[in-house]
Amino acid sequence: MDEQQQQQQEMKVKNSWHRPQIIVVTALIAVGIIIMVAIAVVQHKPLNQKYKYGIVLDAGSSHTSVYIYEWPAEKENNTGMVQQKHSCNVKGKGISSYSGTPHKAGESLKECMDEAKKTIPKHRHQETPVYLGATAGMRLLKMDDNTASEKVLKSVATSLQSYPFSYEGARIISGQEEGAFGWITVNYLSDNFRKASGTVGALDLGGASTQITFVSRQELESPDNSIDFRLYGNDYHLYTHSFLCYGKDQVLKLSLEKQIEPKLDMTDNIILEDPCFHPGYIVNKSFQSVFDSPCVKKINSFLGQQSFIHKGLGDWNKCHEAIKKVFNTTYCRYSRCSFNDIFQPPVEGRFGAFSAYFFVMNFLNLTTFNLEEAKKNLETYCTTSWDTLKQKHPKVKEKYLAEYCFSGTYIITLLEDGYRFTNETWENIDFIKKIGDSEAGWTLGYMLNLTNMIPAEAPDTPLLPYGGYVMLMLILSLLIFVFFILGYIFFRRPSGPTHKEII
Ligand SMILES: O=c1[nH]cnc2c1ncn2[C@@H]1O[C@H](COP(=O)(O)OP(=O)(O)O)[C@@H](O)[C@H]1O
Ligand SMILES: [Ca+2]
Repeated sequence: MDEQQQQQQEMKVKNSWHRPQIIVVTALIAVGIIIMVAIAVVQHKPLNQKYKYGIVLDAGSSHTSVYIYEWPAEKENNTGMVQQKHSCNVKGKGISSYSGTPHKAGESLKECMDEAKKTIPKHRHQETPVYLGATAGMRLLKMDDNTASEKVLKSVATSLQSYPFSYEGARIISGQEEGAFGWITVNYLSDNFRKASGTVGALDLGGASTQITFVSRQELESPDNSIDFRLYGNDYHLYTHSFLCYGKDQVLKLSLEKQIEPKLDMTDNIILEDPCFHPGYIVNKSFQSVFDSPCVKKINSFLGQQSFIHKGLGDWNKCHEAIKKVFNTTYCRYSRCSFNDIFQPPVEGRFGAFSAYFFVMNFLNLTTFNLEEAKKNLETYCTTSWDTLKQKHPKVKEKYLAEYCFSGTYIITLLEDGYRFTNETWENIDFIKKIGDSEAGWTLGYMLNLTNMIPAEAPDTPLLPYGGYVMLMLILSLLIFVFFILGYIFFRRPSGPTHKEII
Protein backbone atom coordinates (compact mmCIF):
# COMPACT_ATOMS: atom_id res chain seq x y z
CA MET A 1 0.00 0.00 0.00
CA ASP A 2 2.84 2.33 0.93
CA GLU A 3 4.67 1.52 -2.29
CA GLN A 4 1.53 2.06 -4.37
CA GLN A 5 0.95 5.40 -2.65
CA GLN A 6 4.50 6.46 -3.41
CA GLN A 7 4.18 5.44 -7.06
CA GLN A 8 0.95 7.39 -7.41
CA GLN A 9 2.58 10.45 -5.87
CA GLU A 10 5.51 10.24 -8.29
CA MET A 11 3.07 9.94 -11.18
CA LYS A 12 1.31 13.12 -10.03
CA VAL A 13 4.58 14.97 -9.75
CA LYS A 14 5.64 13.87 -13.23
CA ASN A 15 2.23 14.62 -14.63
CA SER A 16 2.30 18.16 -13.21
CA TRP A 17 4.70 18.98 -16.13
CA HIS A 18 1.88 18.27 -18.47
CA ARG A 19 -0.46 20.68 -16.80
CA PRO A 20 -1.43 23.37 -19.41
CA GLN A 21 -0.41 26.28 -17.11
CA ILE A 22 3.13 24.96 -16.87
CA ILE A 23 3.37 24.45 -20.63
CA VAL A 24 2.14 28.00 -21.28
CA VAL A 25 4.51 29.50 -18.69
CA THR A 26 7.50 27.58 -20.07
CA ALA A 27 6.63 28.65 -23.62
CA LEU A 28 6.33 32.30 -22.51
CA ILE A 29 9.72 32.15 -20.78
CA ALA A 30 11.28 30.65 -23.90
CA VAL A 31 9.70 33.33 -26.15
CA GLY A 32 10.83 36.07 -23.72
CA ILE A 33 14.43 34.88 -23.82
CA ILE A 34 14.38 34.61 -27.62
CA ILE A 35 13.00 38.17 -27.95
CA MET A 36 15.61 39.56 -25.55
CA VAL A 37 18.47 37.90 -27.39
CA ALA A 38 17.09 39.06 -30.75
CA ILE A 39 16.74 42.71 -29.63
CA ALA A 40 20.19 42.68 -28.07
CA VAL A 41 21.68 41.41 -31.34
CA VAL A 42 19.84 44.00 -33.48
CA GLN A 43 20.54 46.84 -31.09
CA HIS A 44 24.23 45.95 -30.91
CA LYS A 45 25.17 48.40 -28.23
CA PRO A 46 28.81 47.85 -27.37
CA LEU A 47 29.73 48.28 -23.75
CA ASN A 48 33.24 49.58 -24.28
CA GLN A 49 33.44 52.49 -26.74
CA LYS A 50 36.59 52.42 -28.84
CA TYR A 51 37.60 55.61 -30.60
CA LYS A 52 39.20 56.29 -33.94
CA TYR A 53 41.04 59.45 -34.96
CA GLY A 54 41.77 61.64 -37.96
CA ILE A 55 44.11 64.65 -38.42
CA VAL A 56 43.54 67.57 -40.79
CA LEU A 57 45.97 70.48 -41.25
CA ASP A 58 44.39 73.74 -42.39
CA ALA A 59 47.23 75.51 -44.17
CA GLY A 60 45.63 78.96 -44.45
CA SER A 61 47.14 82.11 -45.91
CA SER A 62 47.89 83.62 -42.50
CA HIS A 63 48.60 80.54 -40.39
CA THR A 64 48.32 76.75 -40.13
CA SER A 65 46.10 74.91 -37.64
CA VAL A 66 46.18 71.21 -36.84
CA TYR A 67 42.83 69.61 -35.95
CA ILE A 68 42.39 66.18 -34.37
CA TYR A 69 38.98 64.55 -34.74
CA GLU A 70 37.62 61.60 -32.77
CA TRP A 71 34.65 59.24 -33.25
CA PRO A 72 33.35 55.96 -31.78
CA ALA A 73 34.84 53.15 -33.89
CA GLU A 74 31.56 51.30 -34.37
CA LYS A 75 29.58 54.33 -35.46
CA GLU A 76 31.54 55.60 -38.44
CA ASN A 77 28.47 56.03 -40.62
CA ASN A 78 26.18 57.66 -38.09
CA THR A 79 26.09 61.38 -38.74
CA GLY A 80 26.91 63.64 -35.80
CA MET A 81 29.45 61.24 -34.31
CA VAL A 82 32.74 62.94 -35.26
CA GLN A 83 33.97 65.64 -32.89
CA GLN A 84 37.03 67.82 -32.57
CA LYS A 85 39.23 66.45 -29.81
CA HIS A 86 42.14 68.86 -30.01
CA SER A 87 43.54 71.75 -32.05
CA CYS A 88 46.97 73.32 -32.28
CA ASN A 89 48.08 76.58 -33.86
CA VAL A 90 51.37 76.30 -35.71
CA LYS A 91 53.74 79.08 -34.68
CA GLY A 92 54.62 81.65 -37.32
CA LYS A 93 52.88 82.57 -40.56
CA GLY A 94 51.16 80.44 -43.19
CA ILE A 95 53.12 77.93 -45.30
CA SER A 96 53.04 80.21 -48.35
CA SER A 97 55.28 82.66 -46.46
CA TYR A 98 58.10 80.06 -46.70
CA SER A 99 58.37 80.42 -50.49
CA GLY A 100 61.99 81.58 -50.12
CA THR A 101 62.95 78.90 -47.58
CA PRO A 102 60.70 75.90 -48.35
CA HIS A 103 62.39 73.43 -45.95
CA LYS A 104 61.24 75.61 -43.05
CA ALA A 105 57.58 75.07 -44.02
CA GLY A 106 57.83 71.39 -43.04
CA GLU A 107 59.85 72.14 -39.90
CA SER A 108 57.23 74.62 -38.72
CA LEU A 109 54.71 71.78 -38.26
CA LYS A 110 56.88 69.83 -35.80
CA GLU A 111 55.52 71.13 -32.47
CA CYS A 112 51.87 70.59 -33.36
CA MET A 113 52.51 67.17 -34.92
CA ASP A 114 54.43 66.05 -31.83
CA GLU A 115 51.41 67.15 -29.81
CA ALA A 116 49.20 65.03 -32.09
CA LYS A 117 51.38 62.00 -31.34
CA LYS A 118 50.78 62.54 -27.63
CA THR A 119 47.04 63.19 -27.98
CA ILE A 120 46.19 60.09 -30.04
CA PRO A 121 46.61 56.68 -28.29
CA LYS A 122 49.68 54.91 -29.66
CA HIS A 123 47.89 51.77 -30.85
CA ARG A 124 45.75 53.98 -33.15
CA HIS A 125 48.65 55.91 -34.75
CA GLN A 126 49.12 53.68 -37.79
CA GLU A 127 45.49 53.73 -38.86
CA THR A 128 44.99 57.49 -38.23
CA PRO A 129 44.75 59.38 -41.55
CA VAL A 130 46.50 62.74 -41.85
CA TYR A 131 45.52 65.25 -44.55
CA LEU A 132 46.87 68.71 -45.33
CA GLY A 133 44.77 71.15 -47.32
CA ALA A 134 46.21 74.49 -48.36
CA THR A 135 43.91 77.38 -49.24
CA ALA A 136 44.13 80.80 -50.89
CA GLY A 137 47.65 81.75 -49.75
CA MET A 138 49.03 78.77 -51.66
CA ARG A 139 46.67 79.39 -54.61
CA LEU A 140 48.22 82.85 -54.90
CA LEU A 141 51.78 81.53 -54.53
CA LYS A 142 51.08 78.94 -57.25
CA MET A 143 49.93 81.76 -59.57
CA ASP A 144 53.01 83.80 -58.71
CA ASP A 145 55.67 81.08 -58.60
CA ASN A 146 54.60 77.51 -59.37
CA THR A 147 58.03 76.00 -58.54
CA ALA A 148 58.11 77.65 -55.13
CA SER A 149 54.59 76.42 -54.32
CA GLU A 150 55.56 72.85 -55.28
CA LYS A 151 58.66 73.01 -53.09
CA VAL A 152 56.61 74.19 -50.12
CA LEU A 153 54.07 71.38 -50.62
CA LYS A 154 56.89 68.83 -50.95
CA SER A 155 58.43 70.11 -47.72
CA VAL A 156 55.21 69.78 -45.70
CA ALA A 157 54.52 66.37 -47.27
CA THR A 158 57.96 65.05 -46.28
CA SER A 159 57.50 66.36 -42.75
CA LEU A 160 54.07 64.69 -42.36
CA GLN A 161 55.36 61.39 -43.77
CA SER A 162 57.94 61.22 -40.98
CA TYR A 163 55.15 60.67 -38.42
CA PRO A 164 53.67 57.25 -37.56
CA PHE A 165 50.26 58.22 -38.96
CA SER A 166 48.75 57.19 -42.29
CA TYR A 167 49.76 60.05 -44.62
CA GLU A 168 46.96 60.73 -47.11
CA GLY A 169 48.26 63.73 -49.04
CA ALA A 170 49.08 67.45 -48.96
CA ARG A 171 47.45 69.55 -51.66
CA ILE A 172 45.95 72.90 -52.53
CA ILE A 173 42.17 72.56 -52.30
CA SER A 174 39.98 74.47 -54.74
CA GLY A 175 37.79 77.40 -53.68
CA GLN A 176 34.71 75.29 -54.48
CA GLU A 177 35.92 72.52 -52.17
CA GLU A 178 36.66 75.06 -49.45
CA GLY A 179 33.12 76.45 -49.71
CA ALA A 180 31.35 73.08 -49.96
CA PHE A 181 33.27 71.44 -47.09
CA GLY A 182 32.65 74.45 -44.83
CA TRP A 183 28.93 74.00 -45.56
CA ILE A 184 29.12 70.25 -44.83
CA THR A 185 30.92 70.98 -41.53
CA VAL A 186 28.35 73.40 -40.13
CA ASN A 187 25.40 71.26 -41.21
CA TYR A 188 26.98 68.04 -39.94
CA LEU A 189 27.70 69.63 -36.56
CA SER A 190 24.13 71.02 -36.36
CA ASP A 191 22.83 67.51 -37.17
CA ASN A 192 20.86 68.92 -40.12
CA PHE A 193 21.47 65.92 -42.39
CA ARG A 194 19.83 63.38 -40.09
CA LYS A 195 16.98 65.68 -39.09
CA ALA A 196 16.37 66.75 -42.71
CA SER A 197 15.04 69.97 -41.17
CA GLY A 198 16.62 72.30 -43.71
CA THR A 199 20.21 73.48 -43.84
CA VAL A 200 22.18 76.61 -42.98
CA GLY A 201 24.39 78.47 -45.42
CA ALA A 202 28.12 78.93 -44.77
CA LEU A 203 30.04 82.22 -44.88
CA ASP A 204 33.81 81.87 -44.49
CA LEU A 205 36.14 84.87 -44.44
CA GLY A 206 39.86 84.17 -44.65
CA GLY A 207 42.88 86.37 -45.19
CA ALA A 208 43.19 85.72 -48.93
CA SER A 209 39.79 84.41 -50.04
CA THR A 210 36.17 84.33 -48.93
CA GLN A 211 33.46 81.73 -49.57
CA ILE A 212 29.66 81.82 -49.68
CA THR A 213 27.68 78.54 -49.89
CA PHE A 214 23.95 77.88 -49.47
CA VAL A 215 21.06 75.77 -50.73
CA SER A 216 19.14 77.68 -53.37
CA ARG A 217 15.76 76.80 -54.87
CA GLN A 218 16.51 79.04 -57.86
CA GLU A 219 17.99 77.79 -61.09
CA LEU A 220 21.78 78.12 -60.93
CA GLU A 221 22.82 79.89 -64.12
CA SER A 222 26.54 79.11 -64.02
CA PRO A 223 27.76 75.50 -63.65
CA ASP A 224 30.93 76.68 -61.86
CA ASN A 225 28.81 77.78 -58.91
CA SER A 226 26.72 74.66 -58.58
CA ILE A 227 27.44 71.53 -56.52
CA ASP A 228 25.11 68.60 -55.93
CA PHE A 229 25.37 66.22 -52.99
CA ARG A 230 23.34 63.21 -51.96
CA LEU A 231 23.82 62.82 -48.22
CA TYR A 232 21.91 60.55 -45.88
CA GLY A 233 19.18 59.90 -48.42
CA ASN A 234 18.57 63.58 -49.27
CA ASP A 235 19.60 65.56 -52.35
CA TYR A 236 21.19 68.98 -51.86
CA HIS A 237 21.56 71.53 -54.63
CA LEU A 238 24.20 74.03 -53.52
CA TYR A 239 25.28 77.43 -54.73
CA THR A 240 28.92 78.18 -53.88
CA HIS A 241 31.53 80.75 -54.79
CA SER A 242 35.02 81.50 -53.55
CA PHE A 243 36.37 84.98 -54.24
CA LEU A 244 40.14 84.80 -54.51
CA CYS A 245 41.77 88.07 -53.33
CA TYR A 246 38.65 88.97 -51.28
CA GLY A 247 39.94 87.68 -47.96
CA LYS A 248 40.40 90.59 -45.55
CA ASP A 249 44.20 90.85 -45.85
CA GLN A 250 44.17 90.98 -49.65
CA VAL A 251 41.26 93.45 -49.75
CA LEU A 252 43.25 95.74 -47.47
CA LYS A 253 46.01 95.70 -50.09
CA LEU A 254 43.45 96.28 -52.86
CA SER A 255 41.92 99.26 -51.10
CA LEU A 256 45.34 100.76 -50.27
CA GLU A 257 46.33 100.36 -53.90
CA LYS A 258 43.16 102.14 -55.04
CA GLN A 259 43.86 104.99 -52.63
CA ILE A 260 47.57 105.31 -53.34
CA GLU A 261 47.44 105.31 -57.13
CA PRO A 262 46.45 108.98 -57.45
CA LYS A 263 49.33 109.95 -55.15
CA LEU A 264 52.03 108.24 -57.15
CA ASP A 265 52.85 111.38 -59.11
CA MET A 266 54.24 113.00 -55.98
CA THR A 267 57.97 112.96 -55.62
CA ASP A 268 58.30 113.84 -51.93
CA ASN A 269 57.29 111.56 -49.08
CA ILE A 270 54.20 109.70 -50.11
CA ILE A 271 51.55 110.02 -47.42
CA LEU A 272 48.51 107.79 -47.65
CA GLU A 273 45.65 109.24 -45.63
CA ASP A 274 43.47 106.26 -44.88
CA PRO A 275 39.90 106.74 -43.52
CA CYS A 276 39.81 103.06 -42.36
CA PHE A 277 42.62 103.53 -39.80
CA HIS A 278 42.40 105.37 -36.51
CA PRO A 279 43.32 109.05 -35.97
CA GLY A 280 46.87 109.16 -34.60
CA TYR A 281 47.91 105.98 -36.45
CA ILE A 282 51.01 106.83 -38.46
CA VAL A 283 53.32 104.07 -39.67
CA ASN A 284 56.01 103.86 -42.34
CA LYS A 285 55.37 100.88 -44.64
CA SER A 286 57.40 99.49 -47.53
CA PHE A 287 55.72 99.20 -50.92
CA GLN A 288 57.03 95.64 -51.06
CA SER A 289 55.27 94.57 -47.84
CA VAL A 290 51.93 95.94 -48.94
CA PHE A 291 51.84 95.31 -52.65
CA ASP A 292 53.71 92.04 -53.03
CA SER A 293 50.74 89.95 -54.16
CA PRO A 294 49.20 88.84 -57.47
CA CYS A 295 45.95 90.42 -56.24
CA VAL A 296 47.31 93.93 -56.78
CA LYS A 297 49.40 95.47 -59.52
CA LYS A 298 53.02 95.21 -58.58
CA ILE A 299 53.98 98.56 -57.10
CA ASN A 300 57.45 97.96 -55.70
CA SER A 301 58.61 101.53 -55.51
CA PHE A 302 57.86 104.91 -56.89
CA LEU A 303 60.55 107.23 -58.24
CA GLY A 304 63.15 105.45 -56.17
CA GLN A 305 61.11 105.53 -52.99
CA GLN A 306 60.74 102.21 -51.21
CA SER A 307 58.21 103.24 -48.60
CA PHE A 308 55.21 105.41 -47.86
CA ILE A 309 53.58 106.83 -44.72
CA HIS A 310 50.30 105.19 -43.76
CA LYS A 311 48.25 107.72 -41.79
CA GLY A 312 44.88 107.06 -40.16
CA LEU A 313 41.92 109.47 -40.47
CA GLY A 314 39.19 107.51 -38.67
CA ASP A 315 36.34 108.44 -41.00
CA TRP A 316 33.89 105.54 -41.27
CA ASN A 317 31.74 106.99 -44.08
CA LYS A 318 34.76 107.62 -46.29
CA CYS A 319 36.13 104.18 -45.41
CA HIS A 320 32.80 102.60 -46.40
CA GLU A 321 32.87 104.46 -49.74
CA ALA A 322 36.50 103.43 -50.40
CA ILE A 323 35.76 99.76 -49.70
CA LYS A 324 32.68 99.78 -51.95
CA LYS A 325 35.07 100.54 -54.81
CA VAL A 326 36.73 97.13 -54.58
CA PHE A 327 33.45 95.54 -55.74
CA ASN A 328 32.75 95.86 -59.44
CA THR A 329 28.99 95.92 -59.87
CA THR A 330 28.76 97.63 -63.25
CA TYR A 331 28.64 94.48 -65.36
CA CYS A 332 26.73 91.20 -65.01
CA ARG A 333 26.21 88.63 -67.75
CA TYR A 334 23.60 86.68 -65.72
CA SER A 335 20.12 87.60 -64.47
CA ARG A 336 21.77 88.68 -61.21
CA CYS A 337 25.26 88.91 -59.74
CA SER A 338 26.95 89.51 -56.43
CA PHE A 339 29.96 91.40 -57.83
CA ASN A 340 32.76 91.08 -60.39
CA ASP A 341 30.37 89.41 -62.87
CA ILE A 342 29.83 86.41 -60.59
CA PHE A 343 26.36 84.86 -60.65
CA GLN A 344 24.55 84.66 -57.31
CA PRO A 345 20.89 83.88 -56.53
CA PRO A 346 19.31 85.86 -53.64
CA VAL A 347 20.52 84.65 -50.23
CA GLU A 348 18.11 82.12 -48.67
CA GLY A 349 17.67 80.82 -45.12
CA ARG A 350 19.96 81.10 -42.12
CA PHE A 351 23.74 81.47 -42.36
CA GLY A 352 26.65 80.59 -40.10
CA ALA A 353 29.49 83.13 -40.54
CA PHE A 354 32.82 81.88 -39.24
CA SER A 355 36.62 82.34 -39.27
CA ALA A 356 37.51 86.06 -39.61
CA TYR A 357 33.79 87.00 -39.70
CA PHE A 358 33.63 85.79 -36.13
CA PHE A 359 37.02 87.10 -34.92
CA VAL A 360 36.26 90.62 -36.15
CA MET A 361 32.56 90.92 -35.27
CA ASN A 362 33.17 89.35 -31.87
CA PHE A 363 36.02 91.74 -31.04
CA LEU A 364 33.87 94.70 -32.10
CA ASN A 365 30.87 93.37 -30.06
CA LEU A 366 28.69 93.54 -33.16
CA THR A 367 27.40 89.95 -33.26
CA THR A 368 24.01 90.73 -31.72
CA PHE A 369 23.15 94.04 -33.40
CA ASN A 370 21.00 94.67 -36.45
CA LEU A 371 22.67 96.09 -39.56
CA GLU A 372 21.91 99.75 -38.88
CA GLU A 373 23.03 99.55 -35.25
CA ALA A 374 26.20 97.69 -36.29
CA LYS A 375 27.06 100.52 -38.72
CA LYS A 376 26.48 103.20 -36.05
CA ASN A 377 28.62 101.40 -33.46
CA LEU A 378 31.37 100.81 -35.98
CA GLU A 379 31.35 104.50 -36.96
CA THR A 380 31.98 105.45 -33.33
CA TYR A 381 34.67 102.78 -32.99
CA CYS A 382 36.55 103.97 -36.08
CA THR A 383 36.79 107.54 -34.78
CA THR A 384 38.50 106.36 -31.56
CA SER A 385 42.11 107.51 -31.46
CA TRP A 386 44.89 104.97 -31.91
CA ASP A 387 46.45 105.84 -28.54
CA THR A 388 43.18 105.31 -26.67
CA LEU A 389 42.68 101.94 -28.35
CA LYS A 390 46.18 100.73 -27.56
CA GLN A 391 45.69 101.67 -23.92
CA LYS A 392 42.34 99.93 -23.79
CA HIS A 393 43.60 96.70 -25.40
CA PRO A 394 47.25 96.29 -24.39
CA LYS A 395 47.17 92.52 -24.97
CA VAL A 396 45.69 92.52 -28.48
CA LYS A 397 48.16 92.04 -31.33
CA GLU A 398 48.83 95.52 -32.81
CA LYS A 399 48.33 94.35 -36.38
CA TYR A 400 44.85 93.02 -35.56
CA LEU A 401 43.97 96.06 -33.42
CA ALA A 402 44.97 98.51 -36.14
CA GLU A 403 42.85 96.69 -38.72
CA TYR A 404 39.55 95.98 -36.90
CA CYS A 405 37.92 99.22 -38.15
CA PHE A 406 38.85 98.32 -41.71
CA SER A 407 37.91 94.64 -41.28
CA GLY A 408 34.53 95.39 -39.68
CA THR A 409 33.70 97.86 -42.43
CA TYR A 410 34.78 95.35 -45.07
CA ILE A 411 32.56 92.64 -43.55
CA ILE A 412 29.51 94.91 -43.54
CA THR A 413 30.19 96.08 -47.10
CA LEU A 414 30.82 92.54 -48.39
CA LEU A 415 27.61 91.22 -46.85
CA GLU A 416 25.42 94.20 -47.82
CA ASP A 417 26.82 95.50 -51.11
CA GLY A 418 28.53 92.27 -52.22
CA TYR A 419 26.19 89.42 -51.30
CA ARG A 420 23.08 91.68 -51.03
CA PHE A 421 22.00 90.91 -47.49
CA THR A 422 19.33 93.45 -46.41
CA ASN A 423 18.28 94.82 -43.01
CA GLU A 424 15.87 91.87 -42.82
CA THR A 425 18.12 89.04 -44.03
CA TRP A 426 21.00 90.33 -41.84
CA GLU A 427 19.00 88.87 -38.91
CA ASN A 428 19.54 85.40 -40.42
CA ILE A 429 23.31 85.56 -39.94
CA ASP A 430 24.85 83.90 -36.88
CA PHE A 431 28.48 84.75 -36.20
CA ILE A 432 29.93 81.50 -34.91
CA LYS A 433 33.29 80.09 -33.88
CA LYS A 434 32.35 76.61 -32.71
CA ILE A 435 29.41 74.24 -32.73
CA GLY A 436 29.74 72.12 -29.61
CA ASP A 437 33.46 71.51 -29.21
CA SER A 438 34.21 71.60 -32.92
CA GLU A 439 35.40 74.67 -34.80
CA ALA A 440 33.45 75.79 -37.87
CA GLY A 441 35.62 75.60 -41.01
CA TRP A 442 36.23 73.37 -44.02
CA THR A 443 38.51 70.80 -42.33
CA LEU A 444 35.90 68.51 -40.73
CA GLY A 445 33.82 68.35 -43.93
CA TYR A 446 36.98 67.57 -45.90
CA MET A 447 37.84 64.62 -43.66
CA LEU A 448 34.24 63.32 -43.55
CA ASN A 449 34.21 63.33 -47.34
CA LEU A 450 37.61 61.67 -47.83
CA THR A 451 36.86 58.93 -45.29
CA ASN A 452 33.34 58.38 -46.74
CA MET A 453 31.83 59.05 -43.35
CA ILE A 454 28.63 60.61 -44.64
CA PRO A 455 26.99 57.95 -46.82
CA ALA A 456 24.63 58.89 -49.66
CA GLU A 457 21.89 56.77 -48.13
CA ALA A 458 20.92 56.72 -44.46
CA PRO A 459 22.25 53.52 -42.86
CA ASP A 460 19.87 51.12 -41.07
CA THR A 461 19.14 52.66 -37.73
CA PRO A 462 18.77 50.52 -34.57
CA LEU A 463 15.28 49.09 -34.05
CA LEU A 464 14.73 51.26 -30.99
CA PRO A 465 16.29 54.32 -29.44
CA TYR A 466 18.65 53.34 -26.65
CA GLY A 467 16.26 54.43 -23.84
CA GLY A 468 13.41 52.39 -25.33
CA TYR A 469 15.72 49.41 -25.68
CA VAL A 470 16.70 49.52 -22.00
CA MET A 471 13.05 49.87 -20.91
CA LEU A 472 11.93 46.93 -23.04
CA MET A 473 14.74 44.77 -21.70
CA LEU A 474 13.77 45.66 -18.14
CA ILE A 475 10.08 44.91 -18.66
CA LEU A 476 10.85 41.59 -20.35
CA SER A 477 13.26 40.59 -17.58
CA LEU A 478 10.62 41.44 -15.00
CA LEU A 479 7.98 39.40 -16.86
CA ILE A 480 10.30 36.43 -17.11
CA PHE A 481 10.98 36.71 -13.40
CA VAL A 482 7.25 36.76 -12.66
CA PHE A 483 6.69 33.73 -14.93
CA PHE A 484 9.46 31.88 -13.12
CA ILE A 485 7.77 32.52 -9.79
CA LEU A 486 4.39 31.42 -11.20
CA GLY A 487 5.99 28.32 -12.68
CA TYR A 488 7.58 27.53 -9.37
CA ILE A 489 4.24 27.87 -7.57
CA PHE A 490 2.50 25.53 -10.05
CA PHE A 491 5.39 23.12 -9.86
CA ARG A 492 5.24 22.98 -6.06
CA ARG A 493 1.43 22.52 -5.85
CA PRO A 494 1.26 18.68 -6.19
CA SER A 495 3.45 18.03 -3.14
CA GLY A 496 1.13 20.11 -0.88
CA PRO A 497 -2.57 19.67 -1.57
CA THR A 498 -2.14 16.41 -3.52
CA HIS A 499 -1.27 14.72 -0.26
CA LYS A 500 -4.78 15.31 0.97
CA GLU A 501 -6.26 14.14 -2.35
CA ILE A 502 -4.37 10.84 -1.96
CA ILE A 503 -5.51 10.32 1.60
O1 LIG B 1 42.15 86.92 -33.43
C1 LIG B 1 42.03 87.32 -34.58
N1 LIG B 1 41.61 88.60 -34.82
C2 LIG B 1 41.47 89.09 -36.07
N2 LIG B 1 41.73 88.37 -37.16
C3 LIG B 1 42.16 87.12 -36.99
C4 LIG B 1 42.35 86.54 -35.72
N3 LIG B 1 42.78 85.26 -35.89
C5 LIG B 1 42.87 85.06 -37.23
N4 LIG B 1 42.52 86.18 -37.89
C6 LIG B 1 42.46 86.41 -39.33
O2 LIG B 1 41.61 85.45 -39.92
C7 LIG B 1 42.04 85.23 -41.25
C8 LIG B 1 42.23 83.74 -41.41
O3 LIG B 1 42.53 83.49 -42.73
P1 LIG B 1 43.27 82.17 -43.22
O4 LIG B 1 44.66 82.14 -42.73
O5 LIG B 1 42.41 81.01 -42.89
O6 LIG B 1 43.34 82.45 -44.77
P2 LIG B 1 42.63 81.78 -46.04
O7 LIG B 1 41.42 81.05 -45.55
O8 LIG B 1 42.27 82.93 -46.94
O9 LIG B 1 43.66 80.89 -46.64
C9 LIG B 1 43.32 86.02 -41.43
O10 LIG B 1 43.00 87.25 -42.05
C10 LIG B 1 43.78 86.26 -40.02
O11 LIG B 1 44.54 87.44 -39.91
CA1 LIG C 1 40.74 79.74 -43.87
